[in-house]
Amino acid sequence: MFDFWLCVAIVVAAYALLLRARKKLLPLPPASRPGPGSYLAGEHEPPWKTYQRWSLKIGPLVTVSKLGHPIIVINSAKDATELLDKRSTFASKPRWPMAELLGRQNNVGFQYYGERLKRSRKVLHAALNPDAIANKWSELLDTQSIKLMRQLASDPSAFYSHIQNNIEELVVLFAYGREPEPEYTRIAKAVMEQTSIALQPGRWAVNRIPIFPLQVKYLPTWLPGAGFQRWAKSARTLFYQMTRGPFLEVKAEMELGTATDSFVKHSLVNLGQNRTVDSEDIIMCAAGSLYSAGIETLTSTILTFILFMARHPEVQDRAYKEIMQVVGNHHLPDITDQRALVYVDCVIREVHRMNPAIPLVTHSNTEDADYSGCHIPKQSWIMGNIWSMLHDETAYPRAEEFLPDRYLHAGDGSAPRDPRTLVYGFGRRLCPGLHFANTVVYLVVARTLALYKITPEIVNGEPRNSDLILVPLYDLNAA
Ligand code: HEM
Repeated sequence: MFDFWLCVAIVVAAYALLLRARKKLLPLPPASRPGPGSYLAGEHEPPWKTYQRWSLKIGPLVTVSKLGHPIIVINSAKDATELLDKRSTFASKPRWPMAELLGRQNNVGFQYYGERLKRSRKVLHAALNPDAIANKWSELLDTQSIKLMRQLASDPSAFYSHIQNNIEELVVLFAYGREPEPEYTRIAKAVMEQTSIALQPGRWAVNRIPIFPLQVKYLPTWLPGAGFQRWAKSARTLFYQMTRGPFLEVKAEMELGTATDSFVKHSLVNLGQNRTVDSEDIIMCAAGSLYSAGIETLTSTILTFILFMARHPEVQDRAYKEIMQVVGNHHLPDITDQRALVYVDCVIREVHRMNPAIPLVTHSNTEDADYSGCHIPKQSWIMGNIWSMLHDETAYPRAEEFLPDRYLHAGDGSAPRDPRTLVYGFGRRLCPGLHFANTVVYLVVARTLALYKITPEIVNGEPRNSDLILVPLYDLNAA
């Protein structure tokens, strides 16, 4: 009798396994450069463009690698909404063991979905929600953008480094209430560089072999072959120096009563009586995440704006005229003018669309899923191709062209989707800094348009598109 039930159990289990194995996976790309199980994007164009090309042939969801955990790229906004916005099981991040060795899973952007992530995001939301931006940080954002206008006036040809430094200063001021010292900047930049080295595909065996890290990451660093561990150990030390140092300084200043307003101060005050080592650690790591999350994204968005204004003088001129009409030239556009500056808003939307600061975002699913008749195994890498969604010809006709006018009919419902509902990511991982970022981008864009003419440099009577200049319309340093 026992043998009979055992046989039944084996047959049922085998059938279930067979069914599972036969479940359809999402389509693979058309043959391009197939490696063993993975399909590499071309070298001559960015991967997001390659993935879009493939998706136009085989459908919006493309599996680009079957090695280890499948890597699936979502190329359409509709599917991103279904999977990444609506399903909480798609809100985790892939495991990247080398990054873990560097301590980076403490960075909010790398955290797996769970209790700690929720607590980190809650702390960030408390300081970055629209009310907090309006009531607590508006003065900081206002002053810092005026400072940028003056910096640009002092040496307009160095606009690139002025923008980068000003945004770095802003994010560090927000995080810790102080300007970054050169040593802090050096460490923070080294940490970012090490993170990108740790994430380089194919560089570290520890990243490639899914079972490897579980044992190997605990090997002593002096063992032969554990060189990556030694490198990781020194990188980890630097990471803690970057996050712990300024956090402890703010705490000490709070005890002395000398701390200026900052994300860390605000969050520690909010803890009130509930201060624990764990809750302080969450604040410390959330503050440490702001540098990598906020600076490059904001800088690249503002630089994209500069580039497109130089290429489209007619758009620049129209936006300038709108500012003169709505605000005039007696004061700078400020946050209260934002609603009335409709065309400036269209320019900002189109800047985000043309060159989203993060063209590809990566999530991971914590459970097996079925979608569109296909099977998505758990712990797949799910990449949202934001660039492709924003270059979808059906949603944005003539998608390759910079056309701010496309948003002008926003009122009658026929305007295309606001790109700002895509560039900040999806669902439970949506960028917590989006209101902060939207305010900064608006202030910098509107004020630059009011004060400067952005043009390509003219060499021998010909515009040189590789060199842009900002020509001040007023003598700002005399003001
Ligand atoms: C134009 C500027 C910015 C853009 C386009 C942008 C975009 C994004 C995107 C696409 C993600 C990933 C979302 C996902 O995985 O679905 C993200 C995450 C994040 N961003 Fe931003 N961001 C910007 C500025 C900022 C700023 C200024 C801050 C902080 C002050 C910030 C803080 C964060 C943090 C902490 C995360 C990680 C969230 C998580 O993984 O749960 N971002 N951002």
